Amino acid sequence: MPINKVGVMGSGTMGSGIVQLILQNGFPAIMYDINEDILEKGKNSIVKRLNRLHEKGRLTLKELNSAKSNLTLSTEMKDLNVCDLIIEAVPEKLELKKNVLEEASTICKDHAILATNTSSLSVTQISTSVEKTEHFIGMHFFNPAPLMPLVEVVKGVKTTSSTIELVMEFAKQLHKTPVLCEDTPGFIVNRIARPFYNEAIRIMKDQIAAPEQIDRIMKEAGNFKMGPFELQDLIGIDVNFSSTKTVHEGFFGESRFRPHPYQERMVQAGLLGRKTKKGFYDYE
Ligand SMILES: NC(=O)c1ccc[n+]([C@@H]2O[C@H](COP(=O)([O-])OP(=O)(O)OC[C@H]3O[C@@H](n4cnc5c(N)ncnc54)[C@H](O)[C@@H]3O)[C@@H](O)[C@H]2O)c1
Repeated sequence: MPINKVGVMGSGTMGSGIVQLILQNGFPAIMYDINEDILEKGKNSIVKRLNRLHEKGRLTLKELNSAKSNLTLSTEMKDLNVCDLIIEAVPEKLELKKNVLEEASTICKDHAILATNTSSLSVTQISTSVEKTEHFIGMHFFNPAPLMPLVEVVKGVKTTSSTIELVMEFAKQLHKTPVLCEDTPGFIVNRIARPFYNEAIRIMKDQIAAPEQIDRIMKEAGNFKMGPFELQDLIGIDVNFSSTKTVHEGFFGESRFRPHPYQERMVQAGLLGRKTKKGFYDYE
């Protein structure tokens, strides 16, 4: 059965971005979170961004109004029982994800697909909490979800081909480029990104070059949009360190994914990047 109505659990950075994407492509969405204030905040950011798209001429007034009226907010999980697809975008904590998905799997339609937006946890491990593991999949959107074209569609060990086909097709209807991945640590992008960040820190600590130099070389000579230090400051040193640890553990401690101890020191010192105004760079 094709996907029409979508539920999104979590209305933070990713949840609200994914909901916006669904709405602006003409599908109805139910956004679920733990309380109304949080949901209202998520809704306001969505409406603001949709209005901006209309001002820029990228959504007609009719499309704008229809997108707004297609949004339903809920703090009751049972309201997601009308959805064909439920995407989980709660914080990156295994037990939390398993708990919300376990509950969702008890209320959802028989044919419903459950998806996780996890960045680095095992899709197969998360899926053990749901009743129908064959209908479970990873849909890894990138931030900001409405703008970034890539979606990694992650096949758990028991995910069926019909589930994969439906999700790949739906991602295309959202005008994304879905890429099918095996359920390996970091999938594709986050795995490639580990040595990008790790080696940059090692080069800095080996006193070969300073962050400013490395970022400049990668941008000017390598044509990267941002250098590894600017990017880590943007992502958050703590968030990036946690992803590195998860990928390193996922590969049973393979040394090529080992974090640098300095990352941990930065976290301990509260040097978390842009959000604390200090990371590899200072921000005012
Ligand atoms: N932020 C990114 O750049 C990014 C990119 C790709 C994937 N991800 C992944 O997306 C997921 C969400 O990340 P985020 O950055 O949007 O987090 P966030 O902290 O911005 O949002 C999480 C939301 O989940 C809600 N929540 C917490 N417990 C809940 C529960 N029991 N039921 C329902 N909602 C609950 C919170 O209230 C919050 O609104 C994580 O798994 C993260 O790894 C994040």
